[in-house]
Amino acid sequence: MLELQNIGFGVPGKADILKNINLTIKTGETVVVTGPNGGGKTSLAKVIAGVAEATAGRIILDGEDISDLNITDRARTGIAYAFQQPVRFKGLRTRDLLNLSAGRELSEEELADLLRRVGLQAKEYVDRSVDTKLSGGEIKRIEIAGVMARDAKLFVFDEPEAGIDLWSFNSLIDVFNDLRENRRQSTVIISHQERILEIADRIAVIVKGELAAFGPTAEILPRLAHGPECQSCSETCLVNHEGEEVQ
Ligand SMILES: Nc1ncnc2c1ncn2[C@@H]1O[C@H](COP(=O)(O)OP(=O)(O)OP(=O)(O)O)[C@@H](O)[C@H]1O
Repeated sequence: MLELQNIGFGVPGKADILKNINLTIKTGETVVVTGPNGGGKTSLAKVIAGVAEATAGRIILDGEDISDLNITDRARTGIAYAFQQPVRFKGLRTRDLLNLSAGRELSEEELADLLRRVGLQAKEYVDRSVDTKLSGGEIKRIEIAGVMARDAKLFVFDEPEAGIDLWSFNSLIDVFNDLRENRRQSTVIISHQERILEIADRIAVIVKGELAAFGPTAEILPRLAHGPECQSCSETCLVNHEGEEVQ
C-alpha cells in the first residue's frame, strides 16, 4: 500500500507545483491520475519514484517511510517507474535492458513474452540497440516491457499511451488489465486516455497542483470533461475542456 501524506513539491520560482496531496493506493489497486496539462501529474509520479524530491510531506510504502530514499533505493524497495519520455541507452540492447530490469538473465521465451505483451516481435527487437534509431513509440513500449519485467510492489506509468499506435494501445490495455487482475501490486497510471481511465479502480484528478477529486471510477469518470458534453455535467464537472477548474 502506498500512502502519500501532505505531499508538496516546488522548485525555485514555482513553489507550489504540488500542494498538500493526500492519497492512499491499496495493494492490488489500479489508480489512474488525470487532469489538465500542467496540473502536476508528472511531478507527482516523479516524487513517488524519487526522481524528484518532495518539498513537504511523507511517502509510505507498505508501512516503510521511503521519503528520504533516492531513486535507486526506492527501486530496491519495489517501485518500478516508466518515464513519460523514456531514456535511450547507446550500446544497450533490448535484451540487456530487460535483463537489467528483471535483475536476472531472462530466457528467450520470457523476453519474447514481455515484448509480445507490448506489441513487439522479439526477433525484430530483442537484439536492437535502445538508441535514437528507435521510434518514440518503440522506445516507449520497450520501456514498459522493462517495467513489466520487474517484480515490483508499485508500478508507476507516466502517460503510457503517448506516441503509441492504436494496435499497440490495445495490447497496452491488456497489460494493465493483467496487472489489475494479478492484484499483487499497486499500479499508478498517469493518463488522459478514456480507455485507460475506464480500467481504473479509482481515479485521482489533479488540478493546479491540488487533488481536486479522488474516488471510484464510476463516480469520477462522469464528472470529467468531454468537450461539448461538459454542458450536460457542468454542475459536478471537475475540469472543463479548456482545462480550467470549474468555479
Ligand atoms: N523542474 C521544474 N521547473 C520549473 N517548472 C516545473 C518543473 N517541473 C514542473 N514544472 C511546472 O510545474 C507544472 C506541472 O508540471 P507537470 O509536468 O507535473 O504537469 P502535468 O500535469 O504532468 O502536465 P501534462 O499533462 O502536460 O504532462 C507545469 O506548469 C510545469 O511547467
